Amino acid sequence: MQNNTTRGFLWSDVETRTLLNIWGEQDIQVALDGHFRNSFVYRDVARRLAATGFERTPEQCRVRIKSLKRQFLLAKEGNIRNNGQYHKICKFYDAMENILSNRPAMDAQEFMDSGTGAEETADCLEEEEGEDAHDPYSVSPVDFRKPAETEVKLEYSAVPIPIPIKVTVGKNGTSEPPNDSNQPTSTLTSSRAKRPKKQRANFPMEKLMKQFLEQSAQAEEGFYRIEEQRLQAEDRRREAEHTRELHMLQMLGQMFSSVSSAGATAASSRGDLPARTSAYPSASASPPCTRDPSAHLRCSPPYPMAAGLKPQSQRLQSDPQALVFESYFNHGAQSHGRMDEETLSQLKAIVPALTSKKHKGQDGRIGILGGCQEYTGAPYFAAIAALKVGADLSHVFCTKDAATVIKSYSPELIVHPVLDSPNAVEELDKWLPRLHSLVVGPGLGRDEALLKTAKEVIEKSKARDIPIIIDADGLWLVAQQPSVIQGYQKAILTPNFMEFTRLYEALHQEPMDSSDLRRSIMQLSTTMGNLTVVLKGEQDLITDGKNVLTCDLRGSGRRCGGQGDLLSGSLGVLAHWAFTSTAHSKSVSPSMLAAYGACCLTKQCNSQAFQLHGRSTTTSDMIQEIGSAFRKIFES
Ligand SMILES: NC(=O)C1=CN([C@@H]2O[C@H](COP(=O)(O)OP(=O)(O)OC[C@H]3O[C@@H](n4cnc5c(N)ncnc54)[C@H](OP(=O)(O)O)[C@@H]3O)[C@@H](O)[C@H]2O)[C@@H](O)CC1
Ligand SMILES: Nc1ncnc2c1ncn2[C@@H]1O[C@H](COP(=O)(O)OP(=O)(O)OP(=O)(O)O)[C@@H](O)[C@H]1O
Repeated sequence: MQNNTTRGFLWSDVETRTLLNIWGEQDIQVALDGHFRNSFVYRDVARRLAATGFERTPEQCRVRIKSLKRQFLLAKEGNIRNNGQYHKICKFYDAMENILSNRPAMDAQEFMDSGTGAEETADCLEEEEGEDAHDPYSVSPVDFRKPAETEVKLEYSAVPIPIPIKVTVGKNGTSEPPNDSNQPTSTLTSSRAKRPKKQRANFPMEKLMKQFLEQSAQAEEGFYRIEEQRLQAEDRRREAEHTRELHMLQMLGQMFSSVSSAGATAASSRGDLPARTSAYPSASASPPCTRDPSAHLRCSPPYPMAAGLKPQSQRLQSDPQALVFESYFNHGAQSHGRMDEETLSQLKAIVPALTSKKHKGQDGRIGILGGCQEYTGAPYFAAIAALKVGADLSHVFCTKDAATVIKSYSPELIVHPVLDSPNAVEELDKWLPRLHSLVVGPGLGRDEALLKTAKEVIEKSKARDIPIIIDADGLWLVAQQPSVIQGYQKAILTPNFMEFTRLYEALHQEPMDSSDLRRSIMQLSTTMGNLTVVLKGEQDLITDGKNVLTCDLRGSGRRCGGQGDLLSGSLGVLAHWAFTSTAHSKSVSPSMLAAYGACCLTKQCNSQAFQLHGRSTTTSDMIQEIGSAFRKIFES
């Protein structure tokens, strides 16, 4: 920072003595004494000085006097302390003392503290004490003859601000001392001003930054070294822990094997168990895995049945899904005794074997007649259920609108957008020879034209002796025109309660007695020419007008739409199997047998899906369960 204070002209000793003489004059001292504003006095001083040949401004005179006074007072103070040695530093000591001692009041301390005398103006320039002590404005006597002709303008050099950075410099980590030890004392003042410049030259910002970055890099390197060591230690700790756990497990394994071998020895010595008997074809065969309600795979222990010969109901006991089925066995046995057992074994008999001797389509080509703009789900559920139960091919005959939608649900289905075409019956008739059974009604709707097409297709199917399952809107059609299916022995009707009531009342022209559904359903079947009728409900009732089968397998309280479609689609396959099978005893009609199987399967799917999904169970969830439910009922 620069100080622009102008120090004024240099004064020769002669000029100074002339000034002091003028300043010491009595009128000047009297004028100065007691006046705060004294500029007019120094104007007079300058004028008198000019009269002697020295041109000075009043301000120059004032500053010079002030400087002389300060020198004098310092010298005087030093003189007192040091036995008169310091008066030598003030050339004009005696003259000053002479003048000032005559002044009435001059408090030196006051002068020094304030930096101003009573004579000073408020706007006077500030002076530097140290420099006044040396009176740098005095010139040697050689020059006195030449009054200052050259104006010397002195400026302070900028005072450097030391940078307070604590940086360890040097090998020993000590700060380098400033390189000024050889400076002579006489040049101390000027060297003080220069020293910071030297320091700045020695520690330029770039150098400091470089040192700082180097130290940062070193610190970072140190951190990563320590971190690496920490991670290595962590790895070693984990490894040791793992080894310890393995060791524990080995010990536990040894303990268990010794305990179980001791138990087996004791049992075989008592004759409880046939040694190493397995429920599975070979002892090495894997135990079956079943899904528990929480959807976790649960594998049976390697030897679940000690003898391997326990009854099926006991085998199923450990499986929560099987509990449902077991309840059926117990309950069914009480209500129907031998009939249900026989029905079950006959059902198993109609399931075709999975052999490599058959070609695609032999196990079932099922047709679903239904699916319109409003209802695309129903034909899909029926068709996919047929496939999942075991049909090889599943065809959907639907309206054009519904076709793309149904196709998008599943690539497994063959979808024919023919139902609303002008030559729908012809189109369908082409396919009938290839179909093993036909399900009429899921998602058909009640459009007159569609119902007319459905009626004609039923007629053609009858002519071809194809099993026909009539459900949903197909039952609406039957309620309107019972003759369409009346007496056809390969027809099975699957009404829900509403559809059943509608049918009954249409056929009997009287209200249906819901207090005796068994009787009502038999009546309806008889009226229809002993068709098989399935009344779906909490208990499914199945009759051919002579016998009634009850499927009271517990399902669930979940009544989502589409379950009846699953049933009718399954029934399409089972009917085909039942009518074509020669393996069963024929004590139960193929229609009854198939209907009974479809009812059991649907309820079992419902139960299993519900155990997994609870209230959120949908028909799609039930469809996922078809495979395992089928195994439980037909293949266990
Ligand atoms: N996702 C899809 O695409 C699906 C499409 N579907 C297709 O929809 C079409 C129409 O079939 P649908 O069964 O709704 O007609 P319909 O027989 O007139 O019944 C209507 C009314 O009857 C009553 N009701 C029903 N059951 C009852 C009972 N057990 N006990 C007592 N009442 C009962 C009940 O009346 P509410 O209680 O509402 O007054 C019900 O609203 C058909 O083509 C079908 O395949 C469905 O398959 C579902 C999935
Ligand atoms: N109250 C009930 N308790 C237990 N199961 C029932 C009950 N009512 C119907 N079911 C079962 O639901 C399945 C479908 O019967 P539902 O009466 O819902 O047929 P649907 O109305 O024709 O179905 P969809 O929604 O496909 O048209 C059957 O397996 C039946 O046993």
